[in-house]
Amino acid sequence: MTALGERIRVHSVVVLSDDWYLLKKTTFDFLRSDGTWQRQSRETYDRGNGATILLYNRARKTVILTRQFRYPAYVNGHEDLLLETPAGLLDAQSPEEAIRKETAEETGYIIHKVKKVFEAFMSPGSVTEKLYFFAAEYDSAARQEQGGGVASDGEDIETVELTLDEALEKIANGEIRDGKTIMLLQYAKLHLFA
Ligand SMILES: Nc1nc2c(ncn2[C@@H]2O[C@H](COP(=O)(O)OP(=O)(O)O[C@H]3O[C@H](CO)[C@@H](O)[C@H](O)[C@@H]3O)[C@@H](O)[C@H]2O)c(=O)[nH]1
Ligand SMILES: [Mg+2]
Repeated sequence: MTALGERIRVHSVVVLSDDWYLLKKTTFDFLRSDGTWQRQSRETYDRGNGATILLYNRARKTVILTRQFRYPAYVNGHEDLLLETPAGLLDAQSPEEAIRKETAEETGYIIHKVKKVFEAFMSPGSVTEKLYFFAAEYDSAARQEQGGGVASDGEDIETVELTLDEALEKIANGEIRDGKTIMLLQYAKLHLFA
């Protein structure tokens, strides 16, 4: 089988928008599985990579989520704040460094030992981002900062503690509609609280 890189010949790259993040349109020829070359154009939205984490307490069977306003979800019909696992973009940090910093910023919990559980492309047809998923145990003594996010960046983040069963019920009834959060809660049900 031909290496994938040999099946792609980039023809042109046009930057459509370079404001907060980067939107490009790339035209390329792709070698189809039947041996013919086909010209295609694809837009890619590049906001870098990100990390997210499930904070869980095994003894109490609880998890920590955040609640915040997400304009893209609101404009697509979600008329409520979004319940999510803490998450952030990596910027120049490693995934582990980034998730510790985001967790402190968003929830106030200071965590040290994190376990990487998987990596995933969350919207591979259009968004380049790869998300790194972690889990870490917390207890109430780990909440050493206020959390809430960076107000000057527009963040206004509430921290919510739920039992795993309450969180799973919110997936079923539609109150939790964020992909990364659903993935981590199901991971917890399968592997952390089994
Ligand atoms: N001015 C401006 N600010 C923006 C824009 N888009 C995002 N921001 C701000 O940029 C910051 C990004 O915050 P992070 O905590 O680093 O990222 P995140 O938005 O929580 O992203 C996480 O969740 C996403 C949604 O699930 C994930 O896609 C991503 O990987 C990451 O895990 C936030 O303050 C947000 O308000 C924009 O277009 N303009
Ligand atoms: Mg965030």
